[in-house]
Amino acid sequence: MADSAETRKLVYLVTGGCGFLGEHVVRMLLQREPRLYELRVFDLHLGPWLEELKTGPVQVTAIQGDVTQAHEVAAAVAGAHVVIHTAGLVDVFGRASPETIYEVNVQGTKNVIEACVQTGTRFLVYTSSMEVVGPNIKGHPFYRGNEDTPYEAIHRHPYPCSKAQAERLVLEANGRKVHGGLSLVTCALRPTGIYGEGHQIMRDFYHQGLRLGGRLFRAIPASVEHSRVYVGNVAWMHVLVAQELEQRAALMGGQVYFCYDESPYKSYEDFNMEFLGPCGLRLVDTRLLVPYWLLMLLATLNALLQWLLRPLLLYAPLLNPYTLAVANTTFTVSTDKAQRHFGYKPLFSWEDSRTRTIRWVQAVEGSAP
Ligand SMILES: NC(=O)C1=CN([C@@H]2O[C@H](COP(=O)(O)OP(=O)(O)OC[C@H]3O[C@@H](n4cnc5c(N)ncnc54)[C@H](O)[C@@H]3O)[C@@H](O)[C@H]2O)C=CC1
Ligand SMILES: CC(C)[C@@H](O)CC[C@@H](C)[C@H]1CC[C@H]2[C@@H]3[C@H](O)CC4=CC(=O)CC[C@]4(C)[C@H]3CC[C@]12C
Repeated sequence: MADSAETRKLVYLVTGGCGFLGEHVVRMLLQREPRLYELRVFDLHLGPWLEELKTGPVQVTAIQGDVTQAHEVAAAVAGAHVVIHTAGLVDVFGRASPETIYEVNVQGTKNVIEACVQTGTRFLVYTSSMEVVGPNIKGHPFYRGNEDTPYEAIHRHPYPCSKAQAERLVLEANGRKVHGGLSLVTCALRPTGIYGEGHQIMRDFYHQGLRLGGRLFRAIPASVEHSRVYVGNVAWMHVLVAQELEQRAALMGGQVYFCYDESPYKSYEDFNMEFLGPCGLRLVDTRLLVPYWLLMLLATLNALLQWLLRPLLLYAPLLNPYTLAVANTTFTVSTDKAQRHFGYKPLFSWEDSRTRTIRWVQAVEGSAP
């Protein structure tokens, strides 16, 4: 579409716009939403890279704010046509308290919904998570499941519980009258494990491997498969949903969609090696030496250490009882609901996603942990 002033009339707000996914959503909007007049980037921690975005035709407004503060959210939402709500506390490592996780992920989402209702913003896209579904506390596998697959979604950990509560709030808000008398249209996207440029956990694995002499130790059998999705395709799905939500409100309103692409089903560790292997690391199979019961013991000791050290320092290793359980439970998605409902097709092929991620990890090498 031609870039002309009269086409540029929409105001978007991206909460968490400086996060791993949020930054990709911000950049994708600037590249793929020709109607954009103003892009508001709302985050607790603003990134310096935002400055470089202010030279283009779109007004980029950086807003340092906290989603737990209703008045800050309302001020940021007022006048926006679309809100893409990615802000959240993604913590499965015990860094934040359950109360804080709830405050950000649930109360923060309530604040976004109420701000839309009070100010008259009609379209809300929420970044939910596969974790809303599973793996559940019983360790049941979710094998090539879709949005309609029956599954006992029971959780205890604060993170999946908070994401499930927030998603439910967003879906229940669909159809509420907003200021001005029109209806709120909401939907929730459920990414599986996101990877790509900026993924902190991938960076942590890479630095761990460098510290261990170029080796990473396999903890999980290769047979335990996970779905993973490239961050660029997750960002693209967010943008496409936001663009289609008005025209297809009756079909898409109140719906959930898994985020998916052509990334192969592999164990979490084997998938990471698609990027870490070409960067010089190798995965050593130590499961004969370290049986699963010993891994459980180590994970439990990590949790105990974290609790004992908390008054002195934050000890938050990758291995804890929850991460081990999730890593050790198959969770794969096979669906085309997003394509059927709003014509989604991945923007990045598996080969392109892999190449981009490898290049990023190689660039990380120069950045000390
Ligand atoms: N990383 C993953 O594999 C997956 C992530 N998700 C969801 O995607 C969303 C984004 O996740 P990531 O980009 O991975 O995490 P991230 O931690 O990189 O980004 C989250 C952003 O939210 C901001 N934020 C946190 N608390 C805030 C508050 N109180 N007020 C305002 N901003 C706040 C952070 O500063 C950060 O920039 C989250 O909602 C997460 O639950 C869903 C599935 C998978
Ligand atoms: C130490 C080993 C057992 C190692 O294999 C642990 C890997 C572990 C850190 C990851 C395995 C599965 C990941 C989670 C999964 O991708 C689902 C997620 C969805 C989200 O919404 C946020 C991230 C995460 C919880 C993700 C976190 C890292 C893992 C637990």
